[in-house]
Amino acid sequence: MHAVCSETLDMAIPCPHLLYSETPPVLATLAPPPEVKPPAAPTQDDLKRIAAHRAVELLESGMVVGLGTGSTAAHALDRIGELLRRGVLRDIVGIPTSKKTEAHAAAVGIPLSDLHAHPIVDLSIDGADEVDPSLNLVKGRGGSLLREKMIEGASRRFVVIVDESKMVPRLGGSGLAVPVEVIPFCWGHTLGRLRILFDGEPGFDAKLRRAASAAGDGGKDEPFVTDNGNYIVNLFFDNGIHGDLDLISDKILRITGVVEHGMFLGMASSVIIAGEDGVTVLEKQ
Ligand SMILES: O=C[C@H](O)[C@H](O)[C@H](O)COP(=O)(O)O
Repeated sequence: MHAVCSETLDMAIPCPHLLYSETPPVLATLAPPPEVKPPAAPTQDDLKRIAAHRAVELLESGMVVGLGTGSTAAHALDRIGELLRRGVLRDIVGIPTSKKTEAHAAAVGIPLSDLHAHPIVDLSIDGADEVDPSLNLVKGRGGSLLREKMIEGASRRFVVIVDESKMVPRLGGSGLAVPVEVIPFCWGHTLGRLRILFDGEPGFDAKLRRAASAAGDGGKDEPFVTDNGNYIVNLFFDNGIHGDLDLISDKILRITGVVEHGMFLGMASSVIIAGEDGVTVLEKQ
């Protein structure tokens, strides 16, 4: 029998199990340290959400806000809806830039109006397809450029929200489309006039934007139709648009049949860029 280990005895009796053991001590096998995983890199969608939430911080109760279109602006809509539900924001009136945004905003509980009732917008928040170092933008790859330009042009402040992939050294520099909204009537003629305008520009191309057949029958693609019932001609530049952008803008708009183009020149008040290293805010000079 083991002696009682006690410090109340006059003389401490050593615990025999510490002096002798029939079985050799077993060294506990230490578990390998848990693998320390580096934090997962944010996805492009995480970055869009970060930029959108930062922009929504600029909203104040009672404001009229232009609601952009696209996957980045969608995060702003969700956030505004959430803040309205929590009572953090009150009396917001949203002016949607597309039918899709109108439906999304209504679904998350943002009260809506239009430019007719609210000709001055306090703050617009929207994404962009490209941003150049002077904060000029390409927008409209989602087809909403006309309503976006009307509403963002009527805004006291226009805040652009992007992930860092949208930054380009010059507009058109991504090699992706610079959209131009045209009326459907004789659209091929208008497309031809746009081709003539950029004749000689290396790597230039112009194509009608098409959408999958509404019948879903794998048949011939139909022209993409905007919320305004128009078509889109996509312009492509191998090395971006060279020259005076204001002059080029004027020349495009002077073509009869063109309704609007997707270059937003000098319109952005600030651009919030979310990247892997954090958020950068560029303000218009
Ligand atoms: O017509 C679409 C709009 O101009 C969008 O703001 C733009 O295409 C950016 O969209 P996203 O945030 O989905 O990249």
